[in-house]
Amino acid sequence: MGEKVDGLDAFISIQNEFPHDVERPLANFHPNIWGNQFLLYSPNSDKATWASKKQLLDKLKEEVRTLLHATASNPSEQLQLIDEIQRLGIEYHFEEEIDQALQIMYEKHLGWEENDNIYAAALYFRILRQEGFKVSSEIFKKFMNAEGNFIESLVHDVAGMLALYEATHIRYRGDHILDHALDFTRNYLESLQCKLSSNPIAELVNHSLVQPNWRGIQRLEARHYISIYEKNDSHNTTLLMLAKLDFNMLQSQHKEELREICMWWKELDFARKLPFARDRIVEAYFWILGVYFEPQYGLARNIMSKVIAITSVVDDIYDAYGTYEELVIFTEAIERWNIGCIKQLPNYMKICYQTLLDVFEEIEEEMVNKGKSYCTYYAKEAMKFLARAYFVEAKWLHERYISTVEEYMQIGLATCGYTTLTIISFLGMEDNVTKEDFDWAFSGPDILKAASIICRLRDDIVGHKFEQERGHIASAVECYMKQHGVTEQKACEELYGQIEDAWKVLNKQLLKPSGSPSPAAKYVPCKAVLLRVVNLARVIDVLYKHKDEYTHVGEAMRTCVNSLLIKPVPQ
Ligand SMILES: CC(C)=CCC/C(C)=C/COP(=O)(O)OP(=O)(O)O
Repeated sequence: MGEKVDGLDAFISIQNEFPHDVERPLANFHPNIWGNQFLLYSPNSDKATWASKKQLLDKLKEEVRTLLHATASNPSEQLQLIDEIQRLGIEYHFEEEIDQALQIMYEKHLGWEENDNIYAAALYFRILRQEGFKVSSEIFKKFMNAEGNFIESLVHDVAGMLALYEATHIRYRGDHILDHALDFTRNYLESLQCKLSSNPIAELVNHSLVQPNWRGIQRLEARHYISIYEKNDSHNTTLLMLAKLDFNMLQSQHKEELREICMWWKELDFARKLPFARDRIVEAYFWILGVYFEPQYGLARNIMSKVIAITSVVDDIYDAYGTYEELVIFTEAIERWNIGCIKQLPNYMKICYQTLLDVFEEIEEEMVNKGKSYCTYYAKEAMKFLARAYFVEAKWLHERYISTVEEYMQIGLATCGYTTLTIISFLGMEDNVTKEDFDWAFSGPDILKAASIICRLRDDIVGHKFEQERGHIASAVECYMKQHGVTEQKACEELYGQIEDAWKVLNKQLLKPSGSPSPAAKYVPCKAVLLRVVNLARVIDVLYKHKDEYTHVGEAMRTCVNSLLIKPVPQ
């Protein structure tokens, strides 16, 4: 009860401190839809049950490892197995074995040439290219006729068409064969949709047309594939058992982590103290699960969820509550990063500022314990970088300034938050992240620019109408319409084209460097670092597909959270 009054008092005093007639761009975000359910989670297996599950898991892993070795003499069979392992979400247990197998296939061109079929070629291309091997789209030329069109008879192989469609999503700029293949396969698969009976391939086609695997959140993709795979009569029982057991064990870990984060959030009591802000802790954790799901990233998820949650409030202060004059001092306080600055802030900003500093202090303690105290400097700089950009937007709104698309994108790529989140995502990682990785992220590398373009443009396309209703700067959509004198539909089409282009750039950046590096060569981070950027882009592809599911939580987000954080996979 006492707490409640404190919260209300805080809010009432804000009202007193600032006159009611101050115009604030309130957004009326809906409240948290989850209630206390995640706080109430209690693990349903004791230590002994957990240990026996772990024992079974290890045994199944060994069996799959044996299978991987046993298929080495038949590369197309091995590739098929690798595909299943990846799609079932258990690849992270066999990284070394898979890397080795793919290296051999790549060097010896094994795995598709011996089979003159589109399925084998597409599978080879997709799996090797997504791992960064240099595979040319020219390999598909043998499936094209003299006019440069794909041979019509390919359509008789639905699995092959689907494999080719999936492969096209890893295209680079200039991969015209794949641009063509995408149109060819998509048109055909769309025309098939209503004709296919409800068998596993039909479900795969329907799912893939909405959510191509490469752009999906990997946990969601695994969960979906497990349900399809078990309906396939020729499934491998060991693989299926391992996938289900592993998924559910990981899910228990995620639920425990989420419970802890929800407790932290509840204690902050922002829903009452800062009611103008989005109350989205479950959605924040879900976002982060898209960035890393593996067991070793528990600390990273904890740090990132807290940072996203507080960033979301900071964003709402800039976008949906703060007056321009208040934002001037708030930005200054973040720039100085000193608790002494709190005195100048209005009460509602004090609450947010104090928490921001507390979260980073906690992060600092963790980093000191791990002997990586230098990381905190980068994390704070990343937050300052974001606040500065938020402030530029606030200034533009204050001055009623409508920027050009180019000016807007310069700021918009910072305010989408992906540079900041990428940098902070390195903090709790167990991998060998170094100072070079932080400097690399701050230098604006192409892959991060591409992920930020995807984030900013998708956010603007699905969210600009809502934002314009309540007073917001012109988004990319409005800027483009004004600058080019086109309709909203035309502007969105153009921006969707830019998103596709950004995916091509992002894909290319995953190419492994070849040969020995020259002294002038650009720094290339390890796969674990690059994957964080790819995964951030994937989260946007899923959560901002038709609307902004973070801000306006709807059926899509409910289904996602249900699949990953509520319902276990039926055994
Ligand atoms: C990626 C990050 C930082 C996530 C934290 C939550 C957040 C700010 C989401 C975007 O909100 P929005 O759609 O209101 O963003 P904007 O104000 O930039 O349009």
